[in-house]
Amino acid sequence: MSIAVLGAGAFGTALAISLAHKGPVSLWARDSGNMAQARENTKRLPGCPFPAPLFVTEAIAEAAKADIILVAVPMQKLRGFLAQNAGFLDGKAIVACCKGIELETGLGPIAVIRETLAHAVPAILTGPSFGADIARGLPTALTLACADAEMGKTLQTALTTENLRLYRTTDTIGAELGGALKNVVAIACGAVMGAGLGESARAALLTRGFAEMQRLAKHLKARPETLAGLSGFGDLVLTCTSAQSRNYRLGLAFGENLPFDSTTTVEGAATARAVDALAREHGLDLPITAAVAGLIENRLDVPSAMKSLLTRPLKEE
Ligand SMILES: NC(=O)C1=CN([C@@H]2O[C@H](COP(=O)(O)OP(=O)(O)OC[C@H]3O[C@@H](n4cnc5c(N)ncnc54)[C@H](OP(=O)(O)O)[C@@H]3O)[C@@H](O)[C@H]2O)C=CC1
Ligand SMILES: O=C(CO)COP(=O)(O)O
Repeated sequence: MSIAVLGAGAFGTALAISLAHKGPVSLWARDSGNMAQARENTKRLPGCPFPAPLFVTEAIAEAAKADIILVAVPMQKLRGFLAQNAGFLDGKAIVACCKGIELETGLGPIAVIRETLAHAVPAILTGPSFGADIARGLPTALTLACADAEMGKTLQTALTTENLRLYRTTDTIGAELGGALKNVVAIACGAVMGAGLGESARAALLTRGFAEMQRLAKHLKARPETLAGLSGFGDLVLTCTSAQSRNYRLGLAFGENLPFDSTTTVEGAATARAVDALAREHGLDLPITAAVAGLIENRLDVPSAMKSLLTRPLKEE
């Protein structure tokens, strides 16, 4: 089956590189710069050469002829991108590669695909993996979630590569919640580390953050085992412990009181605000998410956010 990746950021480029080691792949960019000549994405993923079967294009009509379409644009851009290109994309298998919750609607990627492309088969690819690791051929394992079980199997086979091992599930809600929420917890973990509060505090936040993820997921009818898998716990551990993560680095900057480049893709920032609103709407207690939303909206600084967490009433674990 032919494959195209739409969106040539770090993740889209890395996926295209890995997939191109087993067959032809189109990589669409709205501005491909010198990628086709340099055979490298010098802006987003420097030092990772393109295999010969990777074809760079700015013609979305061409790329969208593929059977399987991976969409790797940031979450808050997904709806606009799909709506603008619905004529090319509707009816296809659309695999969202983004992690987040839409700020305006509180929806995840699967619902956004359903709302914009009525006849598409939506899926999501998510889990612990830095683009640079995938592109360098290092071993990674991700979750492929698709409510259509047969299509899920087809996608799992088509998108597994030598260094990208895919597990599949039909629980799309669990998969997208895990990927979205781990970024919020990673901001919190970065903040405590940046503020010098120590690794014990980070372990506590990671664990209580996981409890929040499970609480929201249960409320939204996700399966617990999905949250415990690669797309939830797996990605939480990676993102909360590595300075390769942009979400974690934003947290570090909060903790150190340093500026952060606002053009960097940090999905947890909008997602914290979206999930905080969702929690209030559903009457759920998600204190770490609320604290991160407070940091993002400049209502709290790290010491006051920590105080808000540590002075909560004592309760059973
Ligand atoms: N980087 C990583 O290691 C991983 C990232 N992800 C997820 O992948 C998603 C994308 O992240 P990532 O690739 O890292 O982000 P980057 O910041 O590296 O790149 C974002 C890409 O999206 C493109 N883009 C932005 N807005 C639009 C739009 N409206 N229409 C078309 N293209 C657009 C940008 O184009 P332009 O260059 O022209 O601005 C750029 O190529 C995120 O949800 C992230 O959480 C998941 C796993 C790993
Ligand atoms: O999702 C990722 C790792 O699985 C990438 O994390 P960041 O978006 O925080 O860089």
